[in-house]
Amino acid sequence: MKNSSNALYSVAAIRRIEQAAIASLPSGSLMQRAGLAAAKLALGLIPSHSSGAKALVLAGPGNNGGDAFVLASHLFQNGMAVTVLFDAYPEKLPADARGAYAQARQHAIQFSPFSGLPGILEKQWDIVIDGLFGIGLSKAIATPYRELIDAVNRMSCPVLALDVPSGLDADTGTIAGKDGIAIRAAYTITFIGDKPGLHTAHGRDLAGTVHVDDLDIDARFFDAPEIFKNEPKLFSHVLRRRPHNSHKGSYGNVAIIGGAQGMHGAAILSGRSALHLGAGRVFVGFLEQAPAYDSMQPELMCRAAASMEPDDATIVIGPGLGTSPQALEQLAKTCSSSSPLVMDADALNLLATRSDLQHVLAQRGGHTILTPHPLEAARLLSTTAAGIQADRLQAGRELARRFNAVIVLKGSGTVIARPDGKTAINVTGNPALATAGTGDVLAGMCGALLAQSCPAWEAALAAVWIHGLAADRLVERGCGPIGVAAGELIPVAREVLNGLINGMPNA
Ligand SMILES: NC(=O)C1=CN([C@@H]2O[C@H](COP(=O)(O)OP(=O)(O)OC[C@H]3O[C@@H](n4cnc5c(N)ncnc54)[C@H](OP(=O)(O)O)[C@@H]3O)[C@@H](O)[C@H]2O)[C@@H](O)CC1
Ligand SMILES: Nc1ncnc2c1ncn2[C@@H]1O[C@H](COP(=O)(O)OP(=O)(O)O)[C@@H](O)[C@H]1O
Ligand SMILES: [K+]
Repeated sequence: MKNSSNALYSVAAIRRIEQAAIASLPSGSLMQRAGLAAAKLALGLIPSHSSGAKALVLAGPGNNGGDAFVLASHLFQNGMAVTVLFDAYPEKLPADARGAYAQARQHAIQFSPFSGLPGILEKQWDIVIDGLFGIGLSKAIATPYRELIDAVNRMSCPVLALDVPSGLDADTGTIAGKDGIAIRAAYTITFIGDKPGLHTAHGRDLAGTVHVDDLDIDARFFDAPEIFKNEPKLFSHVLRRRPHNSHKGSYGNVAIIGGAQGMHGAAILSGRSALHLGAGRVFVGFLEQAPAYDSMQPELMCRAAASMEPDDATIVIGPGLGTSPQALEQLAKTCSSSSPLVMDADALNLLATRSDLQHVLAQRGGHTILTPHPLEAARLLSTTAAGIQADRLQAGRELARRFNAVIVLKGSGTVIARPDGKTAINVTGNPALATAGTGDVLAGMCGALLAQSCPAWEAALAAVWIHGLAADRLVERGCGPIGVAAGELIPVAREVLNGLINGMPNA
């Protein structure tokens, strides 16, 4: 890849790159390259292709269909038995796709309209190629494509999607239109550049393993990207090996503020997480009935929240905070402090009800990270969780601008956004994290990294990446995805962070 390998491009950006590149190339070149790259990948996915493996190729009415025709010719030439399901008028295909169709027609490839589907479904296929719709998808997929996709999603053989699983919005990761449907692929080969919708919302479930092929387009045609896949190269420059000549004061204080009656555990989880991610000292301030100490983690200093002076600590406010008047008082005190700040859970719910505090927050100095899940984000933006999920990137960016803070919009494909529009999508993590308390652990991790002098953007990127990888490691070890308890993430996250730092070249 000539372009930055973790860059993500909107459909509009891909169209600009495509148009600029097409103007400098013989017609049809990009489609030929796309079809060839996809065919090579498909052949590699089927070890038995030389002995007459069977491919079912779905071709749509646009250029995504064109890619499919090119691929079908290559698969045929490599000895595969190829059937193309195509149910549009060839003469209405765009020019390049029409050329690719004519090329495929010259081979002994079987073409079938959708009426042939029942017989086709009875056969065993080694691979299905989805070339129905790519970035030209303009509305919800309806009959007859809907029934075709529904049938393919029930098949057991692997599906390779060309560019984007048909029906998936490449910008947002949503299924296009009301009552739409989308292909569930095991693999996606995406062209020119990677796309955000493949990695967030429904994207991770529908795209499978994503391969990117830049179609050999010259680097000068690529815009400077604004959206990135979260990877250590975005944050590792702020991680430091510990010098011998250091002490606990070198690694900062974290003050967790939360733990209302019945919700002490949330604050404790955040505190333990901050401790194990390297904070020098961790205080846990409880709104009500502070315990004398945490018997499983006596290193935590438990206090009444009202007695804490947050000015010399990084503050994590929200885990188990509740929405009482005392909670609001703590929130107001925190918003007007200049300490590095992480705001989570009920702190965000309270913030949503108070425009005066929102204003103070947006004006405050220091580093601020807000970690809403979609419902908390919806309250902050006066919309619904579904409204947030309809465009997670846009919601993250809007929150970042409005609150002048780094936003961690949680969920599958967590979106990390900052006020200048730079945005990242996280691809570590898995549904093992869908359990109570994992957000508290993440907030504590953000706090620990801020306390160790990471700027807010890098602290958020690192915390989200490490948190997700800890969940992935637990799954690899057979401890999940079912039944992971949030606290189990903490020692594994510590291992991931130490692994990153120990793997860094000596400065
Ligand atoms: N241009 C190039 O050089 C390159 C392009 N490349 C490839 O082309 C893809 C983009 O091609 P594209 O722009 O033709 O759009 P595509 O995704 O095929 O769909 C458009 C067609 O579908 C139709 N349609 C849409 N939604 C529908 C629905 N819900 N239900 C039913 N119909 C629907 C739509 O109809 P319309 O909306 O116009 O009525 C139109 O006929 C891109 O993803 C990549 O794979 C690569 O080869 C690289 C070089
Ligand atoms: N299916 C999933 N895939 C990846 N990450 C997930 C998934 N479900 C939840 N998470 C992550 O788990 C955490 C849950 O946070 P949150 O909803 O605040 O939980 P809690 O308030 O119980 O601590 C977030 O970091 C979120 O991104
Ligand atoms: K497709």
